Amino acid sequence: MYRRKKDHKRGITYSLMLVGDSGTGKTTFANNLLEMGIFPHQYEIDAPKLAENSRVKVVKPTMVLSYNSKNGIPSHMAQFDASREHFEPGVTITSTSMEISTGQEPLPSRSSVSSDSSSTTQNGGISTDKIAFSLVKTYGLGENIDNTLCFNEITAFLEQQFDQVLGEETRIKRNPRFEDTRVHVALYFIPPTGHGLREMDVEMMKRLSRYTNVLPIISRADSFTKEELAKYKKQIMDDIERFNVPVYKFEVDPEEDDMETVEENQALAMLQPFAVMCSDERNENGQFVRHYPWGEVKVDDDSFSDLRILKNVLFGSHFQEFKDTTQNFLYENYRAEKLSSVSDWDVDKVGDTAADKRNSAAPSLSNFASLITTGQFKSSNSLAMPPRSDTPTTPNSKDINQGFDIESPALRQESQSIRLGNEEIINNIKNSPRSSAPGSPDKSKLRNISETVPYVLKHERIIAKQQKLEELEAQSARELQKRIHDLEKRAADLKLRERLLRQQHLNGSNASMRSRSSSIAQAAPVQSTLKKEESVTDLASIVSGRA
Ligand SMILES: Nc1nc2c(ncn2[C@@H]2O[C@H](COP(=O)(O)OP(=O)(O)OP(=O)(O)O)[C@@H](O)[C@H]2O)c(=O)[nH]1
Repeated sequence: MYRRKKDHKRGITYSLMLVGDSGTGKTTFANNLLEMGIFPHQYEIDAPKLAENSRVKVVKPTMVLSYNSKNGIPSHMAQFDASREHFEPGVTITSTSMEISTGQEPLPSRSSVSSDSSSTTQNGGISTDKIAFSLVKTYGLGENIDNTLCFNEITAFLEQQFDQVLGEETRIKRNPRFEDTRVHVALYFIPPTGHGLREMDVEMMKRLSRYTNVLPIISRADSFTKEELAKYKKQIMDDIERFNVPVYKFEVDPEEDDMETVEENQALAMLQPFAVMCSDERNENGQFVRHYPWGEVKVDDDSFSDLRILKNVLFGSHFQEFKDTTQNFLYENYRAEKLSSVSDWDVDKVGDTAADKRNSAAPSLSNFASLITTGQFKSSNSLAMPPRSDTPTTPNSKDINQGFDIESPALRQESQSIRLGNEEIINNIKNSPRSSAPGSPDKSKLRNISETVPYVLKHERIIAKQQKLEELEAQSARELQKRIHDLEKRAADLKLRERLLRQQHLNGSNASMRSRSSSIAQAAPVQSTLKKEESVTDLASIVSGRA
């Protein structure tokens, strides 16, 4: 009850990420989505702000969560500076936390059973929902010559959010204030080139898809005619198929889904990728519009833009679906992979000495490995524990059947192997000769797991950070070296020029001396022909001039 109350107080957590090239309209989209001026435009920081939205309350203002740049300044904060123009801007990831009250329009959740549904209350017949919404935005993607830096930074950020949940899940004592910051949906903004996907788009979407539901979005849809847009959409979907980009697809299961859902998903699948048109301008009715020399277009008009439909998908029809896919599919996959990689790495390293270290109570990588080996794990899935449960227990087939759809024989087999694996490890732990008192060894081993996994994750994170720092350091050292080399070259050039000038000057003065002496020598007989009176007059004039 206490937890449900807390959940309600905090609201349903939901996180959306906007990824795409600079200038593809992410800021304008965010402002239209929330119907307020949530972000200023990068090059128009001083532009007048849009009106506030009474339903949206900013809880935490925009913060830089992560960045990687060669000039040491997050691209989000860097003003245009011509002297630094040659530096690659890298990438910046920011997050803005807000609370959205959906008021009289309760979120239609497709999933009937949801732990988050506690956030919906009946308030005098009116249902109110509170969404703890995080809007994550990337800056600088596509502005670099080499965008690998950006890909790595963005995926590392997403991975870190998964790691935090994994670390928290394996703890015996949970942090009641823990915030789940996993990104549920990433909107990838494709520039309106009309030429299908670029290599960068394919690569970025593929990487994002490992951690979140990716929806490709065609930005600035007003750049196309109706036919051009239809063609471009088809091109993009063809490319997605051809390059196997695992974006979110509105698939239907005729046996499971009701008619309404099937029709809805089919219509949405036909519409994909959504093409949006956005604007910061409003008309006298408060609607967002784009003004053209030939007229005005409402951005919510379905005949020109999929913005309204996309809003409904994000905050309505597929809201719970995105959260469920993130938790049950993407995160579960990641968890199994991560835990098995931790065990593999350690088993290889520890080898035969693992047995000696099993008795140690101190949390360490070896403890974790020994626990794995005690259970003689074959499948990495055997480690899967029921999510969000304080005391892990052996799941019986009934529990598993409740959590998964095991209609397909492959899934049934998989769940069977998970169950057997779990039972095996628990039995091994129970029957272990080291068990002095019944019950206690399980606890200590579970504690070992719970303490070791966060430790391993933290350890890996530190190593990754260290690597990143070393890379940055090496990069700046290389740049410094290059600048020193350039400066030395310039100094040498200047010295050479100076020497040349001096030489020239010296040659010039020698030549003039020579010419002067020769001219003096030539002039001497002439002078000697001067009359005595004239020279006297000259001398007299000089003397009078001085006086
Ligand atoms: N024609 C047209 N222009 C748009 C649309 N949406 C945004 N723009 C314009 O495109 C420009 C860039 O939009 P932003 O929203 O700042 O783009 P961004 O992706 O946030 O850019 P960064 O902040 O640099 O990452 C602005 O001048 C917008 O007015 C659209 O749907 N159609």
